Amino acid sequence: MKRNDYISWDEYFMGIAMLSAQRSKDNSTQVGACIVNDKHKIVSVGYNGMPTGCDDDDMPWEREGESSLDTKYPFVCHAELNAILNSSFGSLNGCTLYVTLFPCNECAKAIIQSGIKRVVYKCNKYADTDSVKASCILFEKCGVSFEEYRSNGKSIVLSV
Ligand SMILES: O=c1ccn([C@H]2C[C@H](O)[C@@H](COP(=O)(O)O)O2)c(=O)[nH]1
Ligand SMILES: [Zn+2]
Repeated sequence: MKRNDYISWDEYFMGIAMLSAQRSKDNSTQVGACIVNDKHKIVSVGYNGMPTGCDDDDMPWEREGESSLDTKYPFVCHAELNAILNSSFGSLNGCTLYVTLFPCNECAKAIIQSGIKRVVYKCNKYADTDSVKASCILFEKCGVSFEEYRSNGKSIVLSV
């Protein structure tokens, strides 16, 4: 008889996004993303981090500083953009993006242009910002659906 307590597709893909987030060096918000095609195949993953070639130890990770150049914001690559750029499977047309944080407006534009049609997000802690409001406007206008991931509270423990 087959086992019944296997994880669902949504749990699997959001789980991969959450695991990817654990690679992030950001001390305040770790974001992970997982892009999946219509055949339930993972076509890319990503997390927020400094661009390739930048030494993580030489870059600022602060949220505030005397100048914006003393903060992470102008430098860090967002998880969604990394996942889109990391894909080696060609077109992302019709794919679904699982992401641990609701995408900012810059990522929303990249998501739309890549052909991704569905976003499943876990947390929307910046929902009140103009950036996230702009993402919602863009998604609605451009036919990208977005939905909150509904956890059933299951915990998956990995001892690695
Ligand atoms: O769409 C997004 C928005 C943000 N991120 C990353 C960028 C930063 O590394 C953190 C946000 O840091 P805060 O300290 O919470 O401001 O999240 C992303 O990957 N994707
Ligand atoms: Zn972003």
